[in-house]
Amino acid sequence: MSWQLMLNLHPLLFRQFLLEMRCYLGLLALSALAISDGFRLPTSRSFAPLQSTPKDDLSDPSASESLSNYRASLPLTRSDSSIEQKRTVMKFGGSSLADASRIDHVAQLIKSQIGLGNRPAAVVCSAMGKTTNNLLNAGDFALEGRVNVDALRTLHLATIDEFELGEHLRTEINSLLDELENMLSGVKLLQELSPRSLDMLVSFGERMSIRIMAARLNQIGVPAEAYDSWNIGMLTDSNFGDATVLPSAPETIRKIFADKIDPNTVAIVTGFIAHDPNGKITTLGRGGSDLTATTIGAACELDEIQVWKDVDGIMSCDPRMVPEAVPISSVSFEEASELAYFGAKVLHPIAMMPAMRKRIPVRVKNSYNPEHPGTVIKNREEGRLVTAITCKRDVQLIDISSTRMLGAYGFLSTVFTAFEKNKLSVDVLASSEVSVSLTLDKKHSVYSGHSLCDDLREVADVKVKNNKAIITLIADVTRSSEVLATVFQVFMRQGIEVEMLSQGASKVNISFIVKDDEVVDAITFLHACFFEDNCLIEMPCPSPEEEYARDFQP
Ligand SMILES: Nc1ncnc2c1ncn2[C@@H]1O[C@H](COP(=O)(O)OP(=O)(O)O)[C@@H](O)[C@H]1O
Ligand SMILES: N[C@@H](CC(=O)OP(=O)(O)O)C(=O)O
Repeated sequence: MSWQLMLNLHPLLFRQFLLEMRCYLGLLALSALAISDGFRLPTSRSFAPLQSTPKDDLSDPSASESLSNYRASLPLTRSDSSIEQKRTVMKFGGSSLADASRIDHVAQLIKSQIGLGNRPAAVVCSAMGKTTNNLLNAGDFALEGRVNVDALRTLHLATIDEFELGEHLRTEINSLLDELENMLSGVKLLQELSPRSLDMLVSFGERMSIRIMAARLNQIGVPAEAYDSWNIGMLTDSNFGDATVLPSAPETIRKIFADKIDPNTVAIVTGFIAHDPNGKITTLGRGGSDLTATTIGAACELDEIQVWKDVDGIMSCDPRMVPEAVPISSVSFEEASELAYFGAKVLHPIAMMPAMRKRIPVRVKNSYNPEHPGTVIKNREEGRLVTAITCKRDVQLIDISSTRMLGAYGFLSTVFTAFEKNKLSVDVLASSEVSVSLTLDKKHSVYSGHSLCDDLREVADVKVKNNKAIITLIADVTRSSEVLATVFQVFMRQGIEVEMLSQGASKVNISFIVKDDEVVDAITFLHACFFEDNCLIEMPCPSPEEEYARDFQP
């Protein structure tokens, strides 16, 4: 067994390194930007609500309130009502907006939540269902010479028709789809799809979903207005595919919500997409709608940021991998970020940052089961040995050993420089004086066209091992001996070999590298020990705090 333990080794260097590496996603290596110049980009950044179904369209017989009655009935301050009023931002992801019936379900949910005192200043929507993936596929097909947006047209127009949302909206969505089709024809012709063009391509999903959601809300009596996020101040840098929100954006957002948005209407805002300072469309990285929501929630200092999913909150493990996974009642901001970095698809990795800075709780709730309290993400609470288990599959393990006997400082700095040059993101890292082992995920694999191996050849032997997986325990690492004892006993019993081990600088994660084909077994056995009282080996007795934490789980 060859594994190396990194406990607080070079913490500053390691942290800095991770931060810098994580900043880069790099959707494509192509840098040509010419293509999107040929297309119409919405450049106006003036404040402009996009669409609000006219009052004439309040045709739904099920609507229980007229618009004006609704407005009059809204309690504007806490003292107006005996119901406690909570000002929130709600985010609904693709999994909650898959089709017409899901859009309707979410609209009705928003309406009933308002009745319960949970009043969204903004609702952030992702694209419907798998629309973002379908748009990316449409881009690939266009490069192969095929332009087809039929499935996307059917999904969006069928939703409009299902609720008879009106000709005005139909025309608006049709013209977005026509614009999309023209763009794809351009891709086909020019055989070019740069990161900037990709951002414009995927933006159509969110731009359509918000208009449909706003129309349905208006139709059932909830006044709503649709906004492309740049119209409420979401500005980023020009790092297409993985843009960073500009430091000035929160203040702009705050002012727009304070001065220009009627507090009695719900702003329906596109998640995931933004504008750069030149008015070009950018994206915040996959799953970036969570970040849109936390940015708005923090900017407006709302009471709670709610991320609505199709599961009862953050679970102890991916429920698709371990059906026995249970929801966790609360996690810290740090734990939630680490979970996201290490593969839990449930939240965007940096979405926690704005909320953490302003100490605004983020709640993950289930749109299919709104009564369930979900998971609240807030400041750290002590008491649990392991909070959750997650994994990243299909990663490469790279062993880099010095051939020149450079001093540790010189060797590590050469290695880190090579990573910086190639803009490579590292997930897990362990080092000794003359060797470094680390993992790269698939999109940064050594076969993806960068020159890492060549750059290091002079000073090191580089061995690449494929088909590995990272298992990460979000745990109380002040009790790492207890965690490690259980993990190694389980793995020994099952014959699972740990190829590398690393304890993160954030003090909440312990990661193990194992063979990819052993990962499901490994996680299932660990979950049985830490969450199900069904361990293969004898576990130490839980502390009173652990028993409390376990009993407290819904
Ligand atoms: N630890 C976890 N906790 C909760 N859900 C998880 C976890 N790991 C993976 N998932 C999966 O993430 C899915 C929700 O994420 P996603 O589909 O991206 O939602 P959305 O489209 O609403 O943003 C869940 O359906 C669940 O299967
Ligand atoms: N639609 C974008 C943004 C997003 O956040 O989506 P979701 O909320 O469905 O994960 C994506 O698929 O990446």
